Amino acid sequence: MWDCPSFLDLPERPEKPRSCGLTHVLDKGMPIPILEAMLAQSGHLIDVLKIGWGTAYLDPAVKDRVALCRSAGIVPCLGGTLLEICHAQHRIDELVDWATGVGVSAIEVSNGLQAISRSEKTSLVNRLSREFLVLAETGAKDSAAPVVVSDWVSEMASDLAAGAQWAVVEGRESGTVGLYHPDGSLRTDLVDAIAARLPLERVIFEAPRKQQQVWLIERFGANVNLGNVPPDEVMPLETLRVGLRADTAVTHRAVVAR
Ligand SMILES: O=C(O)[C@H](CS(=O)(=O)O)OP(=O)(O)O
Repeated sequence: MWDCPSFLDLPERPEKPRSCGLTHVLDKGMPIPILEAMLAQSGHLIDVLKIGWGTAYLDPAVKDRVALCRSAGIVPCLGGTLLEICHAQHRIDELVDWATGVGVSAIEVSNGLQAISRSEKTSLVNRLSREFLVLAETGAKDSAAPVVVSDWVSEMASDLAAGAQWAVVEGRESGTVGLYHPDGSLRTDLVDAIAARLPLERVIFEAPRKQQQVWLIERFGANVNLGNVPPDEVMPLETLRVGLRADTAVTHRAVVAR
């Protein structure tokens, strides 16, 4: 166990397992030795590891990937696209059996491809949350899809009511859709509406880019839940959360501006 120094005055971060301040990582199928090394160094900073898209389905090492996460106290989660394809092909029962067999404990229920109705999504969340932790994502993967703030917030609220543990705000790996304008800047009206209507400890904002992480940390503090964090950005993100990087050092009063 890492014995972190404690002589600096920094914002408090809860220990894992924690109910806020989550770091959710997007794993695109990194080689197992790299995952092992990454978890040895920064596993204590990671709460959820999403095995992105359908990579889990193709990965001969998926059981090892899942087992490594579990032994590091990290929730291994299947990507939402896999769930959406299983739904389209009427293979949800098969997905459940297979996910249980490989030891996955969480499934993302998303509608990025926009082929699932609201009522079908609610039923999926309801059903899957009896056996898995469900991360229910709102938002389309198509940047041309309109973002209607009131619809987003009500979909997120109904996903939580249907049994989702967390409501995930779509930002993709790119950080250019859903929560973000095509230039990567935030849709602040959406953020404001989410903050006004939903419990923030149950919301994960996908924030793959540094500037997006900074914006959300400055708006909500060190313990905002952030998702789709690239694996090699876990430690840098933690420095942003606690003000050990120039971008947030003044906000967190790690240095007092003159
Ligand atoms: O929805 C997501 O955030 C991810 C990554 S991306 O949107 O496809 O870039 O997809 P998922 O299928 O949930 O892994």
